[in-house]
Amino acid sequence: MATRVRPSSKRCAVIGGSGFLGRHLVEKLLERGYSVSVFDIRQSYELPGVTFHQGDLCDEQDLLPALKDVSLVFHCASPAPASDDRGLFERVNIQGTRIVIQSCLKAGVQKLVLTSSASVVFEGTDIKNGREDLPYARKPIDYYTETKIQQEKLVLEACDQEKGFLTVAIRPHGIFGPRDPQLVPILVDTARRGKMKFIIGDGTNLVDFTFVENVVHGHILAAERLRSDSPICGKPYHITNDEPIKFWDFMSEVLVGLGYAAPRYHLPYSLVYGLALLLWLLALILRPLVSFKPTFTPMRVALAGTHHYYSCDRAKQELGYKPLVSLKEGIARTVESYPHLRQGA
Ligand SMILES: NC(=O)C1=CN([C@@H]2O[C@H](COP(=O)(O)OP(=O)(O)OC[C@H]3O[C@@H](n4cnc5c(N)ncnc54)[C@H](OP(=O)(O)O)[C@@H]3O)[C@@H](O)[C@H]2O)C=CC1
Ligand SMILES: CC(C)=CCC[C@@H](C)[C@H]1CC[C@H]2C3=C(CC[C@]12C)[C@@]1(C)CCC(=O)C[C@@H]1CC3
Repeated sequence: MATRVRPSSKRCAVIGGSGFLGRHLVEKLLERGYSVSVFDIRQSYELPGVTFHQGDLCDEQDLLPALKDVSLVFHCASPAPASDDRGLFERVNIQGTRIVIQSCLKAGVQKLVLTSSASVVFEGTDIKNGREDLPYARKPIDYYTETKIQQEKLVLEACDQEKGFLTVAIRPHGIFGPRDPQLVPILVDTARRGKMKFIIGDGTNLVDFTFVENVVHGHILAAERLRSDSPICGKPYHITNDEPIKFWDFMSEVLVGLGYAAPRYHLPYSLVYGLALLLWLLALILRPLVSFKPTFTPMRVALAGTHHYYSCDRAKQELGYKPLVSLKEGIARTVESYPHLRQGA
């Protein structure tokens, strides 16, 4: 009778490994002696020690070969939040995650670590030092977040210590760092279009921004602590820099670091939110005739004008988490990594 070879605990797969967070995770895993199988809809780099599998995670036949002989899977693939394709979020984040779980079970994977998001509890109003026991948002800020909630529930409910399939979810917030395709590029684009002159509200709202290497550290700690007798099974963990900062101070530090002026004129939050809502409605009504994407969406205004920072005490106590890179150093390294986005470049 053929005996099934137990997969090496140092062999893992990263679904979404070509993306911003995924690639940083892959690089750290290699440094720690793992061999990595990357599964993604696109291949964006090549590295020794990495086997690439290109495909759609919604297709089990595409996915299964990437999970062969793998004991640990990180799932950090998602369509970009800026997409307004509801069908795509539904298909990839909900149906696709079901396929990921099924495929892990078929392939004999023992551990699944999901990249969720702290925004699964955010409804556009203040959250100060939010803990993991806050209820899921009943009115999530956008459809992307709605599907991230369903995705997290699916993964955590699949945890079965008796069967030996262990799951955990990491909830990062405001990831930034070198190669981020969203935060810094959106910010610079807004500044170049002369729209970064205004501070929404009084500018004192505190927000978590998390350096990408700290997010990676949280994922690896969770993976390595995930055992059948551990209290972390089936639970979500906030991972932040543990240094909430005024949203507008963070934006200003990045802008000034890249040679742009910091925003300085204040606008009332409710006025900007109301205008954003109006614009959004207008864009919806006019969609069959003209298509335009407003910079100031209600979701972005809520993110820019409210408090939303989270406690990572649970991760500190149960995962042994401590941020490795301070916000100051993270911002400096990020600014340095974007010479092409400097003013005048
Ligand atoms: N960035 C942030 O601030 C935060 C991110 N997160 C979560 O972290 C995770 C990683 O985010 P981030 O690195 O920023 O995102 P990226 O878009 O950079 O990476 C996601 C990767 O997944 C790929 N992908 C998308 N759909 C599929 C599919 N059907 N099959 C296979 N691969 C697919 C993407 O390809 P393509 O680019 O071609 O679509 C991309 O390479 C996501 O789950 C996100 O929800 C949570 C909180 C904050
Ligand atoms: C903390 C967190 C969840 C960050 C996520 C990243 C993005 C949602 C932000 C990155 C750049 C931000 C930004 C704005 C909103 C939120 C972001 C897109 C504005 C559009 C808000 C209104 C402005 O005055 C301009 C801002 C540009 C940058």
